Amino acid sequence: MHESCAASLFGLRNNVLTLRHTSFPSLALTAETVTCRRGGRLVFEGLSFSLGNGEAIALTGRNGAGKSSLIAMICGRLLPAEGSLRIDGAGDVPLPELIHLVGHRDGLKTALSAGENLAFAQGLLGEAAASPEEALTAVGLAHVAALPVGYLSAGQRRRVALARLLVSRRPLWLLDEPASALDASAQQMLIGLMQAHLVQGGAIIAATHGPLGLDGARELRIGL
Ligand SMILES: Nc1ncnc2c1ncn2[C@@H]1O[C@H](COP(=O)(O)OP(=O)(O)OP(=O)(O)O)[C@@H](O)[C@H]1O
Repeated sequence: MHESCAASLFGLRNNVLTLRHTSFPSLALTAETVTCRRGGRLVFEGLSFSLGNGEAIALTGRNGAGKSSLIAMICGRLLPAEGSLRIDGAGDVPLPELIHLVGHRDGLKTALSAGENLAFAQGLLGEAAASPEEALTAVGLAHVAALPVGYLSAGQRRRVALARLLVSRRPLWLLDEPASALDASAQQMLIGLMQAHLVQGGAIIAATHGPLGLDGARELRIGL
């Protein structure tokens, strides 16, 4: 764990995730007149925004508007055709260590159990926060912790993917349609996790086709 991060922060009370203590270092993401082209085709242009600690953006736009592409740009997996994206305030912490990405694909190993997937993620990502057991309890999956993920339903797998946000501490959450396959109670759970992250001083960009349900989230609509 780098010095500016507080130590681990989660506890469970009545199976609800609670904060022990917190705070992320100051962080500012700035996009300036970003243009996205894919396969030679213009997807969006002139996009500017900023995001700081405790802030959330709901990224909206029609299918193909470029939401996932923007998330890939923030991750450094795709370069803007024009303009710039930068993160300030993170000192010498490399970009991948600032970001949690929950993409369209759950990225889980189907032969491993939910608990093993989370333990693997925690070992890989570092910055340990909640234990795999705590994280699975927080997303309502303690009862299937030992089952191979391949046996879980789509919504349960999505919950495991979201539980990965809790086992390792990263200030910027990039969530691509995080509520897909979630039932109503899991959507409320997701809102609670996002709110807790913002209270800690984290930041969130979530691509969504529906309401994010987060008080204070700004909408950023992209596309041509
Ligand atoms: N590897 C690629 N090569 C060429 N074009 C691509 C590639 N990946 C995506 N695109 C195109 O880029 C555009 C933006 O795609 P993107 O997935 O970012 O949209 P989106 O807003 O996330 O869409 P959705 O709401 O359907 O998830 C689409 O027209 C898509 O076909």
